[in-house]
Amino acid sequence: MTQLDQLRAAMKAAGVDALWVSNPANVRALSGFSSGQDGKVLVTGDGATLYTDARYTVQAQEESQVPQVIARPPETYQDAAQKVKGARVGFEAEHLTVAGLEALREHWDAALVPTRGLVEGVRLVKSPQEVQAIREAQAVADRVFGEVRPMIRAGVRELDVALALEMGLRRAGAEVGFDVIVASGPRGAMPHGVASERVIEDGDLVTIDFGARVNGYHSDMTRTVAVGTPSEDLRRVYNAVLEAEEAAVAAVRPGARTGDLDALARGILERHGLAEAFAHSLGHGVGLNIHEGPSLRKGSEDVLEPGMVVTVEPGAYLPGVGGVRLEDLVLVTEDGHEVLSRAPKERL
Ligand SMILES: CSCC[C@H](N)C(=O)N1CCC[C@H]1C(=O)N[C@@H](C)C(=O)O
Repeated sequence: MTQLDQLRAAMKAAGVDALWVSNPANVRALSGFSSGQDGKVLVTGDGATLYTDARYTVQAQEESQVPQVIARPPETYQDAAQKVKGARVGFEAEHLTVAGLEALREHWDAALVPTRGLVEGVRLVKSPQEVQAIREAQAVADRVFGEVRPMIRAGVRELDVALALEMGLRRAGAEVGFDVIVASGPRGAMPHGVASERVIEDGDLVTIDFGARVNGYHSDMTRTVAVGTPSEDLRRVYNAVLEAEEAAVAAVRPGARTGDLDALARGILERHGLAEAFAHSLGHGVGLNIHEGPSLRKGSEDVLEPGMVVTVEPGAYLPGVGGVRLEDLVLVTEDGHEVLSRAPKERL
């Protein structure tokens, strides 16, 4: 079944005849058009159309796997109006702006129905081509991490580590997937501590979380590295997070409930007295977005299937002291999993 066929089955279950797709990643997923932020897709029972404007005429012809209409609003809505006359048309409640909804109401003789997660649902399981792009993104990130690792030492600014990672990714032909996190010393207590001007000191743990993007697909990996000899306390925290991370990765397999994986890691950290210090979910799916389904969060009932690509990234954050996070990118396979991130983890 193609993604469009799967989507039509989901549309039917949601009670809509057509879907107006405005989430940029969903536009890209359905059409292949890489400037999804400047496009929309209309999916009907027997077709799909990409709407974008004349800046993208050539690009849309080259990339789009569905027929294109080059127009700007209001012509966009007028063209689509003929295709949706009298239909129940879903729109993406989490992405269409209020102004966008008003424009659809003004131009269409159709019942507009809010929907959630229809295209996201068909994006959960990656095709072999999607897995390949993620694999390549992670391979670039692993290589660049290996090149940059020697410069992570006392006297170097976090920003310079981030810059070296970014340059390495760009030189390798990849994009920078998201703002590079380099959180050293006490800044390690910030899970999203993007690189600052702080100068790394002897005895610091330094958390580095970064990813590449290849053909629109992301990688995601975190390593916490030691500079000099961190305190006994920090090493204890590091080893607790390592134990939680390795146990959760080992439990990744088809049929596993993501809430159970989160509970497994959380339980280990709790036994080390770090339950309160684990301030976020265990992980998330990765693809055209850095954060997508399935969610490996507390209580989640999502179930892993072969072809899903997820992160496993427990952490412990101690305000005023520092923090640790270890993250691997993991492909769910028919009989278990494959860890895509290969950069070595330190043993402290
Ligand atoms: C800004 S992208 C951050 C990528 C990173 N690997 C990541 O996903 N992180 C860093 C710490 C927490 C985790 C995160 O943001 N998780 C989300 C899904 C959550 O809500 O827990």
